Amino acid sequence: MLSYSFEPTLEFARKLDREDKLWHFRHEFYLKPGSIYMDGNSLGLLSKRAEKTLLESLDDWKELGIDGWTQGRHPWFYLSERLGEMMAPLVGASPEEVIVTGSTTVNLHQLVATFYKPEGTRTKILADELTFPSDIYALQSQLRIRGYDPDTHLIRVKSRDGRFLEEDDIIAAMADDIALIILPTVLYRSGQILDMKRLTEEAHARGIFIGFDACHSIGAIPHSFSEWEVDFAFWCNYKYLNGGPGCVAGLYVNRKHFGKLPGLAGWFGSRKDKQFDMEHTFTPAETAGAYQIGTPHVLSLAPLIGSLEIFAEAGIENIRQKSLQITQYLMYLIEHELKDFGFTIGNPRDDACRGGHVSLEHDEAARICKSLKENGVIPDFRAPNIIRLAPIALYTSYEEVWKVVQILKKIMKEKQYEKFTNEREVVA
Ligand SMILES: Cc1ncc(COP(=O)(O)O)c(C=O)c1O
Ligand SMILES: Nc1c(O)cccc1C(=O)C[C@H](N)C(=O)O
Repeated sequence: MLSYSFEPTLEFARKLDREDKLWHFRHEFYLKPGSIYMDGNSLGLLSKRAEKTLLESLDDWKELGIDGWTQGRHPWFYLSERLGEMMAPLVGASPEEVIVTGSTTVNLHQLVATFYKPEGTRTKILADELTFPSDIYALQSQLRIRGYDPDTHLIRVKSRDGRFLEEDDIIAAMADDIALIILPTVLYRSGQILDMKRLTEEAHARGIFIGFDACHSIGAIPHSFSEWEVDFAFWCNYKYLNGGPGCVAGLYVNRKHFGKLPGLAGWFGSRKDKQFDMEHTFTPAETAGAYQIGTPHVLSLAPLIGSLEIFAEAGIENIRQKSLQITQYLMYLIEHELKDFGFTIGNPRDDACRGGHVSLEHDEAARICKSLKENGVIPDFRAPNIIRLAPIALYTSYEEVWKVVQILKKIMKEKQYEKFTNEREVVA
């Protein structure tokens, strides 16, 4: 447990920047002058290294055509595996357990198609009522495909307060009729971290497979998926991992499941040496690579090469440490400067239970976000009342956090938000 001691002055913010071990990484990113980016938990910023590896892949296409698959600087045929290897330390897995493929939602479909094996009275899927909607849509459709009614077969653990989930409630819902559990690692609104180790142990004690949506934890917090024996996980690479909009996603399958036939098979799931035999008998890879489907979007993989180099150099433990400190600093300033303006901090306060963003609640949240944007601060809004603010360890400075709170204070004091409607934008 870290202990923090802050002061509210600009000078103190600058002191924290001088002490920041990750400071030099900030210069690797394209930061817009006059703007403070607090939305890296939704879409991370472009780094120069990510741009470089993307341009190299484009150039390989220009120069090599089809031979880019094997002779490019980052041979495309092995790129999903190579990136899986680079990403494995971020999820606490061995290189063969991770593959970079598909999209978050497609990977969830693949993993449910693979791991959901309804048998006898064990036919239901357990999720929660706070999870990201795409996951719920995917689970509902998977149930329908198997002939089950999602209204009766998708069980959603309730939240007691609309913000958090209680692990005890989730465990209590692990009944004999549950065949599969899908939960978030970090909740997308409140930033709560679920105790993945405990939930995995409890699921396994009842003979249930468990998988996690790690979209809001990958690149922000360390994981130990292999050690905890999590059965599978999936995530996007465009948030904290800065892979770019719609970047190819990730999945992890514990090695004890290697050999399990993919529910959704395709030729990129083949053993590499067999793939071009073009046989109609599928020979799956003996790794997580088996859960690929078709040709990867190479130009959406390429930025990750540069981006993951940065993560390897910075170290996920250092990233987590700064993330905890800078979000704690943000909460401190909010409490110090904004106490008269009706804000509530809606994320857990304990370091062990909170992810990489601060969830600030206010009745006027939608229009406060619009006002922040007008003042050069980029947050995001999640209905009905959340302003998500994510200072990112690799590129946000303490001085920027200080400025954000000063800007917020001015907006509230002058009621600048009143000129906007309190409704979300098309993309909030
Ligand atoms: C927790 C979570 N799950 C799933 C998704 C959906 O991901 P995608 O649109 O990449 O399939 C997102 C983000 O959009 C998310 O935050
Ligand atoms: N995937 C997104 C998109 O295609 C457009 C805008 C935002 C997103 C997001 O990732 C939102 C994000 N998953 C969230 O936590 O709300």
